[in-house]
Amino acid sequence: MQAMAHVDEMKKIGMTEAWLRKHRPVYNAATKHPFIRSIRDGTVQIHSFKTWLAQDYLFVREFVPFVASVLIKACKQSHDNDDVEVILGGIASLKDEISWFKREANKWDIQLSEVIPQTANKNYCRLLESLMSPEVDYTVALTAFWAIEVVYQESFAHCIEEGSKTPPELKETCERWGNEGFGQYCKSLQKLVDQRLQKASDDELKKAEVMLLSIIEHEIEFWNMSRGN
Ligand SMILES: Cc1ncc(CN)c(N)n1
Repeated sequence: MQAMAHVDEMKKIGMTEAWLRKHRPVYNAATKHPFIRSIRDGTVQIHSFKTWLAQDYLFVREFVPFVASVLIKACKQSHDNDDVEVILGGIASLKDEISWFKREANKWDIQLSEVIPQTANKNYCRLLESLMSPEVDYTVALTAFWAIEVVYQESFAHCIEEGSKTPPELKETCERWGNEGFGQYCKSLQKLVDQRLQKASDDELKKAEVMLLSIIEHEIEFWNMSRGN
């Protein structure tokens, strides 16, 4: 009876939401990481913020080919046009994101050409690279893509919620990922993932859940790097 209730609940809320509930402690460790909390309560060290900014620029450059590889998988494996359009929208906004990083780096006197990727960043980019392989299933790659975006969305939305004391000079950064539009985009991605997961085999489901956890761990390591942990 209890198992039935569990299956019914999964159908109602979708697999991704069920996973987020199941893995809430580790998910919160990413979205409410001490680095994020320090932005939100206004105690962030500016050198930590600058480290994050510089490293994230390098990450986003590697993220572009990864998202392109998800798009290729969608074109080949999805019979649903929604998938291609949502992913294409993500790629289009990355162009603006890269220009924003360059402007922001300028503002903080960061020479982007001199930034060296740190270990956590290299490890994360290595994971992205491995996900680009045609051997990796579309459902697993799409789950990773959604997870990467939603951790940023929730983290930065937390910094602009009522009562936050985010320093004014960091508000624009938080709004970039914490805004309503980015939230809607993450919801669209989540819907695509749930649709794929509904038709997935047990093996694919397991791989996608493991991938979600792996992304969350890499995001935690990425924030740790910004704090110099
Ligand atoms: C590490 C990381 N994760 C996610 C995002 C959001 N695209 C990002 N820019 N950087």
